Amino acid sequence: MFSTQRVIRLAARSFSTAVPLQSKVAVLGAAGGIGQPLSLLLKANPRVTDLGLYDIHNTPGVAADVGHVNTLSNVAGYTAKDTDGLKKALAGAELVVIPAGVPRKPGMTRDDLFNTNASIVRDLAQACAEVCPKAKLLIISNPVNSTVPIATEVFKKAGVYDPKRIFGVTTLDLLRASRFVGDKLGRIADVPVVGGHAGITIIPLFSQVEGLELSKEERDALTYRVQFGGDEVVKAKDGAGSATLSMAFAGARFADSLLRAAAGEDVLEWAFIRTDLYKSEGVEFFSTYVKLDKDGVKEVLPLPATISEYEKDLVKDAIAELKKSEAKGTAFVAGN
Ligand SMILES: NC(=O)c1ccc[n+]([C@@H]2O[C@H](COP(=O)([O-])OP(=O)(O)OC[C@H]3O[C@@H](n4cnc5c(N)ncnc54)[C@H](O)[C@@H]3O)[C@@H](O)[C@H]2O)c1
Ligand SMILES: O=C(O)C[C@H](O)C(=O)O
Repeated sequence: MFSTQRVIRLAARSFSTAVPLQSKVAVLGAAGGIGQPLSLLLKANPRVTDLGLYDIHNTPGVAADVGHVNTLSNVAGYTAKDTDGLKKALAGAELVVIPAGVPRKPGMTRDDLFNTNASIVRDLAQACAEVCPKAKLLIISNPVNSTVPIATEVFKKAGVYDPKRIFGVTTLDLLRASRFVGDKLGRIADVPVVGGHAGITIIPLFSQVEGLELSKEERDALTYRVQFGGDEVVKAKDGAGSATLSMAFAGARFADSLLRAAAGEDVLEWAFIRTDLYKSEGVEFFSTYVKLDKDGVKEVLPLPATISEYEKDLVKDAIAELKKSEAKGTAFVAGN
């Protein structure tokens, strides 16, 4: 039998254990399929000292429930009915994680969510720009390839934009790539995944995994599975939504990476950020290797020179699609 303390220690073991800073994390969409398990994982992270949970409904229940987990952080839950509920959840936040919005049903693309989620992300980003402009924004709401440009435009309009602090969370693609080759490798290895977060814009770089040898058929099948891993879950859930538990795990990992970087550790992650890497080809947002520090992105690294010809072709195809999604997000905020 595990004692409660041991269970908490085990839950926290996948995170780092030092507790050097006051770190408030706000979760917007905290009562949802991702928001609830993500809030639980953040509560188990000893680096988090305060959790501000916000949703349009049900957040007090989530906060009361998660708040009984015996780590030392404080938890407060607010809804749209509370006076200044959103502002209270955001006040003093170092990180704001945004999984608010509708998920896909079978047969839909992530872009089909644009009409609903674009305005949700715009309005929440506006509140962040007003209340906690220095916070790092972790955007989970789909379509990420458009919602990150949307948040960026909102911050620019508010005069508080810093590209180092706005991230599209693509960590779930990294988990999938790592897990899917795990059986072949007999171990869990990191697999870089670059590009964006929708179908062919998701590019796993299997060429970068030491000791991994794939036939052409295996490579094609694995690449497809990572690119369309989200559809696998949507289909299996059969109308009840998309990935929530694995996404919560992914979001908690990315949040922990930023908190560790804020505490002075050197951290390398992969995230969808603004970069000049493909600007000459008309794309300003791309998921690539990022070194993190206390301010967010310390350095954006290009793709390794050793990626395969196959992967280079995937990048070309992704750029054409990323360009459209980016333009759609930017035009939405501009009102075009
Ligand atoms: N980036 C990724 O890898 C990734 C992975 C999985 C899901 N997603 C996306 O995350 C989003 C959420 O998915 P889910 O399964 O948690 O959906 P969900 O419907 O279970 O939860 C979404 C929550 O957002 C809340 N919400 C809606 N409008 C809001 C607003 N204006 N302010 C605050 N909260 C609001 C809802 O009340 C709900 O509780 C979807 O857009 C989905 O496509 C992204
Ligand atoms: O597939 C989805 O719609 C949700 C998410 O983007 C995922 O990759 O699981």
